[in-house]
Amino acid sequence: MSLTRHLHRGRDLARTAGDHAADMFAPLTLIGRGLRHHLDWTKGRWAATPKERRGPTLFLTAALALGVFLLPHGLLFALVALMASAAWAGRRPKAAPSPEPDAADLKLAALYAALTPYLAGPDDMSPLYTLDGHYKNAFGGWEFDGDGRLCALEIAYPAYFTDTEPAARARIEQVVQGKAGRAREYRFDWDEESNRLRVTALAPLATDIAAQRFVTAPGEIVLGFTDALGTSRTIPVTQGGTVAQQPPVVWRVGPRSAEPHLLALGSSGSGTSTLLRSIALQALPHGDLVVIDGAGTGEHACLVNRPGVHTVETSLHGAVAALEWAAKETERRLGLLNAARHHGVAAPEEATRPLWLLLDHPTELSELAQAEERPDPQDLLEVPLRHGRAARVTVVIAEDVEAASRLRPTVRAATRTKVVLGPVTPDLGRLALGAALDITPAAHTPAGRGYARVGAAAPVRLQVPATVDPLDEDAPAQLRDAVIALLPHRDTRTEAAAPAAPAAPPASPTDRAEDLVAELGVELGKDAGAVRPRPVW
Ligand SMILES: Nc1ncnc2c1ncn2[C@@H]1O[C@H](COP(=O)(O)OP(=O)(O)OP(=O)(O)O)[C@@H](O)[C@H]1O
Repeated sequence: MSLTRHLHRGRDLARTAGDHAADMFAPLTLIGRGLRHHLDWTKGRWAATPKERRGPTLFLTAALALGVFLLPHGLLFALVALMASAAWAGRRPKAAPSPEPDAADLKLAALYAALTPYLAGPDDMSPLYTLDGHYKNAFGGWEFDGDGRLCALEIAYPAYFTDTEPAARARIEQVVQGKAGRAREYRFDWDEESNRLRVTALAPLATDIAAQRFVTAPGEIVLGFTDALGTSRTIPVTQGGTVAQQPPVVWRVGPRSAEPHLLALGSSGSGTSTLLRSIALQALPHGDLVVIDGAGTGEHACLVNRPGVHTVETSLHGAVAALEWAAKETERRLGLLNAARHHGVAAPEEATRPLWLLLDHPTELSELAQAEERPDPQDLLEVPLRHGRAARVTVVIAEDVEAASRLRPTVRAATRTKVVLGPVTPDLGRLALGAALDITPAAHTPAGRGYARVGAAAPVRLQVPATVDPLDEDAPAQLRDAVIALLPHRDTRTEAAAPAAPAAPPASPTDRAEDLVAELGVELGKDAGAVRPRPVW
């Protein structure tokens, strides 16, 4: 057996013997501690007793001790009582429960530790971030909400940190979001001059605003709603049965708009078709619509044969014919407007009535056109995109992010109002909006949630109003009803509500949807592809 093993064994034996001895002598230790306590108490009493009373006290104690001594087994009983009281007094007081660690303290310490590898410099003489450092060295101020979640934080960082590089910033933003909770969105305000980063957790946007008539000026389209930081304006909206003031994201169209066309990108199911429908419903009271549904899912079938809707096309043949007409119509309008200007008279109404070209998934048709060697619908958009502003023709395109690369450069360049819906990464944000987002999106986003950028303005958060397909049986009845109420007439429900009509029992939402279906002559459900358009040419 080696010396080391002997030593180990000896140490173990000594430890075991020590433990046993401690167990064995524990009662004696307890009583000893109690006796010491009694002795201290007696000394204290003796010191506190006035001198003139010490003699009688001593005499009384001695008489008591003699009495006990004379009692049969008195000494034994006295000894047992002394031991028992010493054992009681010698108990150790229960250790006070250690205070609960402060949750805010723990969270900030964890965030500091997570940031340290990214913000510590090996050659820094007075580092803000070190492995054994304290978060108070680097964090200037913080705020937690009632649920103990971080809602504001100011972070100092060393001057050598590359805060101008998007990738370096993104790393820090990811770390902060990871530690503060991915369920919320955060705004990151980088103050490059003072090397400080201010982080603010953003409250979720309202998702219960349904389609309705918004209080806007002509030519203004409400893309959705944002937070108070996104705009200084609010409009009244009906929300959850009451009227509330909400900050809208407004897009201005028309001859004075610098951003007359819009491109909305989104992952599948993120709500781009819903945005298109919402724009259609707002545009219809003042203008005419041409709708191209490239995916052919019939999501815009509710617009078929509506007054003001020239056509809803789902086929390549129909889309090409509609867009050829739209290009010619743009040129015709330009001719009329030029002639009116030349003669110094007001332009005729047929040249100034807004015309909207709404295209959902046009790249699907582009692929088809390529395969069939037919004109690409995107090429036919060139004239409306270039001259639409003067001719009052507005182009709105909704496309899947996956197909964004298949959009023509003209389309991308001319659509200066940008929307991106669904989960947004920093790269996608830059691609879709043409600018870096200073917000990190939440891990899960509700349908219709994203960001909008009108022209060169900073991107803002966006929640599109719930404008469901009224033919979608899975959609909540009241949301379908809200859309049906906004569709221009030839709606049986509207006729029934007219004063001359006989009193009819109130229709259930399903009846209303069925009325709508009967009127349109299409099948209920998302796959109502057999849309019969009403072409204008
Ligand atoms: N703002 C919104 N509020 C409530 N529900 C919404 C909203 N936007 C979309 N939805 C719902 O989400 C689902 C998908 O929406 P939509 O069809 O508009 O997505 P999409 O982006 O067009 O998807 P796809 O590209 O697959 O057609 C639908 O059921 C729709 O009713």
